[in-house]
Amino acid sequence: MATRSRPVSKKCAVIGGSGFLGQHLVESLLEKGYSVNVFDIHKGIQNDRVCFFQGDLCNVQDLQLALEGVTTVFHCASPAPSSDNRELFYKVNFIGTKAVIRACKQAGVQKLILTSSASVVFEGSDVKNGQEDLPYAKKPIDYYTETKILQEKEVLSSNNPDENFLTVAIRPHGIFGPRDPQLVPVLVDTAKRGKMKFIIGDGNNLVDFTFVKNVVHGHILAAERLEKNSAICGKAYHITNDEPIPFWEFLSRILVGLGYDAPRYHLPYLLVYYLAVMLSLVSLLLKPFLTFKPTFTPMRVALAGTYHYYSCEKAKCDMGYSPLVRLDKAIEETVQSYSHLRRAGSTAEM
Ligand SMILES: NC(=O)C1=CN([C@@H]2O[C@H](COP(=O)(O)OP(=O)(O)OC[C@H]3O[C@@H](n4cnc5c(N)ncnc54)[C@H](OP(=O)(O)O)[C@@H]3O)[C@@H](O)[C@H]2O)C=CC1
Ligand SMILES: CC(C)CCC[C@@H](C)[C@H]1CC[C@H]2C3=C(CC[C@]12C)[C@@]1(C)CCC(=O)C[C@@H]1CC3
Repeated sequence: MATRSRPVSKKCAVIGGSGFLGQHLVESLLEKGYSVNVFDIHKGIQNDRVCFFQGDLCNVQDLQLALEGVTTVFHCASPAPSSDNRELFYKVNFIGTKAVIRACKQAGVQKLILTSSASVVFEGSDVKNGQEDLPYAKKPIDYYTETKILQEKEVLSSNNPDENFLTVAIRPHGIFGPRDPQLVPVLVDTAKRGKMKFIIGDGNNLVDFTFVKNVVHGHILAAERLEKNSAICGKAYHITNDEPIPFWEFLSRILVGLGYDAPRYHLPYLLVYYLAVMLSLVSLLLKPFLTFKPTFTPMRVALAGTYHYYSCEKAKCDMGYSPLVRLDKAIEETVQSYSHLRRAGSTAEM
């Protein structure tokens, strides 16, 4: 195996390593000299420097091979947040995470770093500079968030220094960057269908969008700082770009950068929200007969029309976190990476 010559303490596994964040994390770990096992349900990563293990994380046996000799596990697998499959979220995010913990303990893994989400405290109303001590959402906005809460609780409560098993949860928000399959592609698709004309609410609501390389940096710092008696054991940390930006300004900068028009006309938030709720009920009722996926789901409307930005002071203080890439540069790099989605006939503009 390609990994034999590297020191054992530098061997880690990335569960979900074929995904957007996972791939960036794997690349960064390799750059830092770690040897990396990737575990995922599909082989989306082409990198001959990693050992790839295909399997379902709900299955402890599938996981065992990938965790052999590994000291640090990053768990960043999840069904796509846009799915409406409640059973799948429950099975993968909750039951599957318990399987991951069991497999880690069986394999003698010492550190487990979970990718959680800042949305675990978001209920659809404003969160301004939210800190980690905010209570978990009592009414999470969707099944995805509901199961991210269950998952985070499970991982944090399994932290047990006496058994030499240390855990930490990273809560990013609105991850974006090259190769993201949802934010930019959904935006461009919506713009192409002529639906990106409206701003929901007054357009002043500040939101965190976090560049993927900063999210990766937060994960690796957490792994390196996770030691017996360190302050971060069993805790959750917001990792953001630390530059909240009006939601619609961020979207507009991406759209304009790719040659599309920025949304201009304002619609009242509550009107759009209740329309989205009705539309999702209609799509649910019609499910046996026809499938249609509304662009404006209640979850997206809530995310687009409220303030939700989070303080990352705790990560700065406990792990020395500071974003590596500022927002302007991150947007520029992202726009450049999506040249294939640029509007036909438009020239590059930032
Ligand atoms: N993107 C964002 O804005 C944010 C994401 N997060 C969290 O970050 C993490 C990574 O997200 P992101 O990279 O965007 O997501 P991706 O969907 O790109 O990556 C997740 C990966 O996990 C895989 N996976 C899903 N189910 C299983 C399973 N049962 N067993 C093994 N692998 C599985 C997926 O495969 P497949 O594609 O085939 O399903 C995919 O390759 C997730 O935990 C997410 O909740 C948190 C905050 C914000
Ligand atoms: C059609 C438009 C109203 C919105 C298009 C953009 C959206 C696709 C994205 C804007 C904010 C994003 C976001 C997430 C997914 C993609 C967006 C809704 C998450 C739900 C991904 C998973 C999380 O943990 C939280 C994210 C919050 C922001």
